[in-house]
Amino acid sequence: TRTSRPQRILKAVQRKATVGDPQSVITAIDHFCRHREWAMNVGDEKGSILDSVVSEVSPVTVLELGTYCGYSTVRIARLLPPGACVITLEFNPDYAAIARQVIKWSGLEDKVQLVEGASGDWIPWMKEHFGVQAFDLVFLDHWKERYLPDTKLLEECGLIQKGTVLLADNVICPGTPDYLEYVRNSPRYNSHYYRSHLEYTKAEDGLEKSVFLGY
Ligand SMILES: O=C(NCCCCCn1ccc2cnccc21)c1cc(-c2ccc(F)cc2)cc(O)c1O
Ligand SMILES: [Mg+2]
Repeated sequence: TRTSRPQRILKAVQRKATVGDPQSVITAIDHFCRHREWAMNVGDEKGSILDSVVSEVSPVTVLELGTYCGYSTVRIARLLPPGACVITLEFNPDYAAIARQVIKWSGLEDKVQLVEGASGDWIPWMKEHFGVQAFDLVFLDHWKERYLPDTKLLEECGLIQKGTVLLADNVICPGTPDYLEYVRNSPRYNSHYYRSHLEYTKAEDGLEKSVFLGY
């Protein structure tokens, strides 16, 4: 049977990128998705905003919800100092299998822990399983209707503390209206919208950065 789109993305990385060179992996995926087949990576334009937020926060522990092929995982991990790591959660086992290989090709596997499963099931176990106290940065890029319930769950589990930064992809397209309303109206968050475009297109999309102010 035909290969999957993630398999074709991995092939493009293996053909065009240099092992151990994260930037070449990012460039290879962006080139493939811009000139061959669109795919739902955060992309180069929003990816630059992601880079600036990661650099500004310089997080020790990052949670990424939604790995897909590992494109944003590589973008984040390449900017982390020694000892810092990103825990990335992927629901789809086929996507996870591809992402592991993309992350390995980039040479960043020591900074990444990829887990498979649903956010609602995993979040209550994160403290116990990973020995994490609280996340410095959370990148939301999974099912759009899970952004709000999972943010509330992260709060309830004490995984969000004063200063934790939430960065949400796709707040315009496909859109996360209930999440936006919550973080923009809650007295416990300071929110900012970074206007951009849906990856590899001219359609509007953007990232919402929300800093938790504490209880
Ligand atoms: O749907 C998107 N992403 C989510 C994919 C599924 C995540 C599943 N998943 C992963 C971890 C996890 C944990 N728990 C539960 C579920 C979990 C997405 C879509 C578009 C898009 C598509 C078509 C279009 F016309 C315009 C835009 C663009 C994006 O950038 C996106 O990110
Ligand atoms: Mg996205």
